[in-house]
Amino acid sequence: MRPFLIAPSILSADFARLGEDVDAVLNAGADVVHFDVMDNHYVPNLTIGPMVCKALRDYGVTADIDVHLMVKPVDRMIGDFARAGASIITFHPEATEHLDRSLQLIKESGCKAGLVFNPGTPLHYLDHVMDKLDVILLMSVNPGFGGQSFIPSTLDKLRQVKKLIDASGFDIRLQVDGGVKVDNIGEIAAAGADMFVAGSAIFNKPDYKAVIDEMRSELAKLES
Ligand SMILES: O=C(CO)[C@H](O)[C@H](O)COP(=O)(O)O
Repeated sequence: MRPFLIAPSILSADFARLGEDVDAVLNAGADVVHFDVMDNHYVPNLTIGPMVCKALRDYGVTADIDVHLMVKPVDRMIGDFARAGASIITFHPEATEHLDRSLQLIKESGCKAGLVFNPGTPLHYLDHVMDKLDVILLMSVNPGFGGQSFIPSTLDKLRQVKKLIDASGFDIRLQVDGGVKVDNIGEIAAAGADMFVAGSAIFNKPDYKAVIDEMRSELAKLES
């Protein structure tokens, strides 16, 4: 079993003091910074771009930055984010005209690549590209906003994708995003996820370490 990774979504961080808040959550034990990019076109919200990613690197953040592109079109953002210090870039397959080309662009930029599936997006987009994936992200809410409730049918979809990953033999992380909390992270992991994006569950609490520790103890129950 690969180590579980906790990736706080900075969508719920304090943007007025982002560098400090990202440092705080990493010092509290988070593994990866999840960076939500929304364009008010593919999703009905507008957030942050490559300049903010670069600002975090310049501030001194060395942890992996996992850029989740909720934008359409996709390709012209890839190089910008790679140069800004992204470690992983994921995008939604229906937001690009040329799925394989977008994945290749990410790989050529030196970043890890992933595909993101909304709750209603079919899994057939995985056909023919599994060998190019480092991450598959299943959205457990409809994208655009933090603080929504986990959609239970994601558990079945996670089990399906986990089987596909195992059958493929490729080293692909299975990430989940939306409504992940201390009280459901165990069943989400049992369904196959190994990388957990959580925004409001962490940043809306005063003690980030306490929440991350509680998440890790729920996950440890599966490891024992
Ligand atoms: O991509 C996202 C929304 O599109 C967010 O990462 C996600 O919703 C996390 O927020 P929360 O943990 O509060 O549900």
